[in-house]
Amino acid sequence: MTATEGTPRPIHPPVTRHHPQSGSLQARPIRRALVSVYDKSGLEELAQGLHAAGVQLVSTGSTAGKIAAAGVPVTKVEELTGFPECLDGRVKTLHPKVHAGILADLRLDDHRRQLADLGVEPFDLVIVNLYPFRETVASGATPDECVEQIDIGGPSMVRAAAKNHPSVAVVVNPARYGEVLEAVEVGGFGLADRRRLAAEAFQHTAAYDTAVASWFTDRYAPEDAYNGLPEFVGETLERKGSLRYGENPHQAAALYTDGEPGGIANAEQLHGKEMSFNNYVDTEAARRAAFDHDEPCVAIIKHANPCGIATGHDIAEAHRKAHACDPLSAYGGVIAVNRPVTIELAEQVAEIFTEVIAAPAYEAGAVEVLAKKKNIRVLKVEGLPTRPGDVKFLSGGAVIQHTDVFQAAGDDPANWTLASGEALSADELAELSFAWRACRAVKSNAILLAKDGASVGVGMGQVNRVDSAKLAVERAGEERARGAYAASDAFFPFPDGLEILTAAGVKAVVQPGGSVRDEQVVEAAAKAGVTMYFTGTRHFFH
Ligand SMILES: NC(=O)c1ncn([C@@H]2O[C@H](COP(=O)(O)O)[C@@H](O)[C@H]2O)c1NC=O
Repeated sequence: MTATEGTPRPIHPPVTRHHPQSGSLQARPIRRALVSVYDKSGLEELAQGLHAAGVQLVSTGSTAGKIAAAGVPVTKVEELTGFPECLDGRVKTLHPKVHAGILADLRLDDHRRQLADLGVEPFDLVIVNLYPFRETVASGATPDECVEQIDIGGPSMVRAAAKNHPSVAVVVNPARYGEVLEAVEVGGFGLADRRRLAAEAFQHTAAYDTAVASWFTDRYAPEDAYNGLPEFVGETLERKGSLRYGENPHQAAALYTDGEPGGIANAEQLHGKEMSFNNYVDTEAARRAAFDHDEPCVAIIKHANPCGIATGHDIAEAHRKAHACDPLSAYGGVIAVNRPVTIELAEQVAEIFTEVIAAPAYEAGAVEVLAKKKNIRVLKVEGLPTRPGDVKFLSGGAVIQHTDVFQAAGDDPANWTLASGEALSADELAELSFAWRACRAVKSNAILLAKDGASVGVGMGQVNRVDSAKLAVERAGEERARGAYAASDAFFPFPDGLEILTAAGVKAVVQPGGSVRDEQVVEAAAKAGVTMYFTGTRHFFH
């Protein structure tokens, strides 16, 4: 098994790529550093390294305590300001002696003169990381506790240092400490590096403030929401890795994460080639399709549309049934399953050329079986998406809607209306219900024929419902279409689409109803002796 072979390639550039003597412009020696960090990992080694390189350290409360405990001389901020840290840490570094030392543009004689007059020494390096606001919210803390974790002094220092990057280097990420220690050895960071560090710092404070603003909007301005859609939507995405290319080879592409755990973007790749842009998009569609069902379910996707969805007593049976829907199209498909992958399923999948398999877990040995195929990408996807809304970007803005989820009112067969024919038995109704849920995974206009808890014919993405119906029937073939359970994602505007299905001999049809010509459609179903239910709910999917 090649555990990390396919993980996206990180593309954060190191900041110290040039030796100051060998081309780095305007390196600034680091003589004095201000260190104030919540996350104290790597702090002792950093402080020791800076001290060894002759850098004076100034620091806040417990950061200073930890540095001193490591045997490194450190000046407490309070000694510098002559003002005690107070109000439970709400005021520590918010003082002109700190901020003038960070903000003085040392390229300017006048700024240097003013510092001298004021008796303020400049800082060359600012190392800060912020109170864990997002983590505190996620822990279920009380509103007061969350508010207390909004860092004020930290972002002020970070933004000040980033603004003043011609004079100051700013570091917000403990992963950069190694580069800091390299830089002090070679005469400091060059201007290009300080600019890059400043960009990283502003990204850090922007993401932080976005999290705070979103939390405040949701919690304290709900009356400004329209049907639960907030007045302000902020999201920051961080590039997680490069992709070979986008939807087509001439399109550059990269993978981004919102920093929250779970979901496809944060899936762990256990084996296989690098994921492509299209692999990610198809895996997202496959995950959505497979997790629409409570029973063990497998969805096989090509170009975001299903070429097979099925449930089974176990996941291997579900896969056999899903694959049988359209074996030709399943070649090179993307598979998602809603249960742990068993050895039996792994052996079946390894027989078929498959681009991706995504599952919440893998039984012992299953990944090794799949890994016999060099190219299959094996993803472990944990956590279901918690996003309450779908965003579609438009030129100049976006449209945002509540995520389409199954409704008790229209998606539970107990609440359907019998529009024509004989009422179905409980087992038959379960078959029709499977068709209805599976149809939601098909791009509109969608018609899906199912039998025995498996799709047998799918008509997807057509610009009229008649063609979708024809496609579903044709793909099912005469024998499988006869007696099948049919679902339509939206109403039949005319009887013609329905008549394609009844002519093929389907046993029952489920559709939302609501067309002005419902009467004609019902009449056509009744004439053909076909049972038809109305759900009252539509599931377009574009
Ligand atoms: N209020 C201030 O003046 C202030 N100055 C720095 N901080 C934060 O205090 C933390 C470090 O404090 P300590 O060294 O006491 O652990 C850092 O996360 C820093 O971002 C502050 N805290 C909150 O705003």
